[in-house]
Amino acid sequence: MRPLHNIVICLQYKFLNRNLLSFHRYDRHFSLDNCCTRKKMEAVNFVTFQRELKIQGYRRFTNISSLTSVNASFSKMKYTSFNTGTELSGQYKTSSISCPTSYMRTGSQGFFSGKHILKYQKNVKDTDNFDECDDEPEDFEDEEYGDMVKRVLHLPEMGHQVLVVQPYVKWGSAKKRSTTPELQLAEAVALIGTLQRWKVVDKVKIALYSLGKKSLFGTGNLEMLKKRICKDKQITAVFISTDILRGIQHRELEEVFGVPVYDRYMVVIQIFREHAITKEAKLQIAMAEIPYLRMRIKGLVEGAADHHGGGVSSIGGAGETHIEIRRRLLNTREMKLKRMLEKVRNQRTLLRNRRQRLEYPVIAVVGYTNAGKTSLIKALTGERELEPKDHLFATLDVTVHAGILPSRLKVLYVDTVGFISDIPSNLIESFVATLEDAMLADVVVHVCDVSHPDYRAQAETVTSTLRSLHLSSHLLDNILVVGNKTDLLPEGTEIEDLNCDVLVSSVTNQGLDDLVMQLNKTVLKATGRHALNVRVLMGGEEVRWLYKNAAVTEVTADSRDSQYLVLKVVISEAQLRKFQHNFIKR
Ligand SMILES: Nc1nc2c(ncn2[C@@H]2O[C@H](COP(=O)(O)OP(=O)(O)OP(=O)(O)O)[C@@H](O)[C@H]2O)c(=O)[nH]1
Ligand SMILES: [Mg+2]
Repeated sequence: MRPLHNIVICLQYKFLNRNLLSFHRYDRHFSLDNCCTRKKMEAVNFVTFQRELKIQGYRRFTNISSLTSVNASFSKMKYTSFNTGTELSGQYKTSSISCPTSYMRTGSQGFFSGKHILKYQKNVKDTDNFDECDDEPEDFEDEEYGDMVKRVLHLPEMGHQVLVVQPYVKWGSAKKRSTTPELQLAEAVALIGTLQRWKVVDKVKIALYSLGKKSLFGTGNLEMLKKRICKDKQITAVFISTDILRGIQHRELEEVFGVPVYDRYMVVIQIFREHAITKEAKLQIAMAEIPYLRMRIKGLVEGAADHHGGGVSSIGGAGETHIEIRRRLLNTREMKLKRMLEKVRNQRTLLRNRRQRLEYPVIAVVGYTNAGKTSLIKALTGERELEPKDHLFATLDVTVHAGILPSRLKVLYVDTVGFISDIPSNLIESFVATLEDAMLADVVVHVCDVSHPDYRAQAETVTSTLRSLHLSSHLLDNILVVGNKTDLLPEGTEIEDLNCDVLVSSVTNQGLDDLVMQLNKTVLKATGRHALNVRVLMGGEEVRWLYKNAAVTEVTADSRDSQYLVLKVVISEAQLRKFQHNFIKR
């Protein structure tokens, strides 16, 4: 028998109504005959175990569904299937058997002798059970889940060589009038280019009557695409640049093409996964992925049912177990992520409250991806650490940067995740929380890349996304549209036609002075602040009061009477009234 090294068998089962995991290590070889005698069983929670494995130098660690899945939910299952999984093929021997649960429970080498039960109960008390394991809140990466994602979505480590297909509706009400198929195709190619190790090897746009057909394309186009894929052996996947493919469409296309098929939802999630840095963004993405996986897993079940000419039950024991395990994995993960997100958000609310107490006006900078939001904030604040990139979705984390307006008022600029057209609203919604800061802003700066041939359609996407975020009407009144990248505009461009409040270049700084003046005005208006000159007696109580309760931005001696000072102040409406009450009406 071929020796098997560093293999970990993981069992997931229900005991006393709790989900538990147990792990078995096989350091030398593994055979089904001795799997019970050789076992070294521990009921530990997943995170603890992973940590332990890492400490012990286990590198090739595969778990549950990819190596062995045992579902021994006593109440429901009549038998348990061992499935040592195809992932081990080549390097390891693979096999699969089913054995009755009773064997596991009562056999002489059985899993659950009285001693073991005591041990489990103790463990359940000592460490949290799987559902609630939270002893390492930083870590929500779950190898087992990751394996499942890779398998359901066919994501190989080495990336993909992609055929990009841009479908577009040529006639009727569904036709997009604000952009062209060529520009849409260019964006689709750029999206794939953003993914590490994914490469576009071929691209095509296809006119359709509607996007609702069962196999999306007609027979002619399907045949053409199939031939193209067969001919070009490089192609390992197809990206259909539409927001989301229905289950049936996805299935039909994968079947015809014989390679994995992706839609924009999936590709955008992949990009987000690769680029997210903060925990919140990572959690957000992990959450956004779950409904998508559910849909695809459901598609697999329906597909299998179609093939077997019957319902789900006809798939057979092992298949059914797999799907159930996947569903449970998703549910468990979803609950865990929700809890973690809530924690992170509570922290953020605290921060936000603190910021509000400090009363800094907040300017949210939003816009289409790659429009230059980060560059503009960098130009306005001089912050060196900000890193603009020529990438779609370079920024995936909402960050806050302090700046000063001409009235010397300190403001906070919020850098946000870029918007993009044709992604399903639930994907956007999962980022709404990230945009909460934007929604609570005093002023919104909408950055457009006016040098982009598709900038009007991009601006429309941003405006409609903002609308869907239910911004307050107050905030909607305080949106400043900034046309960026004017240095790239072709000569002779009609500036008036660009429909922007201010035109700037974040690279040459052209127009920035104008922008900060306008921002100053808008911020003062939006926050009900006044910029005033106040004449006060030198060393008087008014001076002290103003320094304490308003922003004093400039002090000059009164040229007519040197006993007096002229203070330039920015003051809120409420404080102004207090000032008048305290000092003027007296
Ligand atoms: N020529 C020129 N390039 C610019 C200007 N502003 C930004 N860029 C470039 O455009 C690219 C995108 O800039 P970012 O600031 O990262 O854009 P963003 O809107 O933050 O993008 P995401 O975070 O990906 O949504 C970078 O390569 C910038 O150098 C500009 O005014 N002129
Ligand atoms: Mg950015």
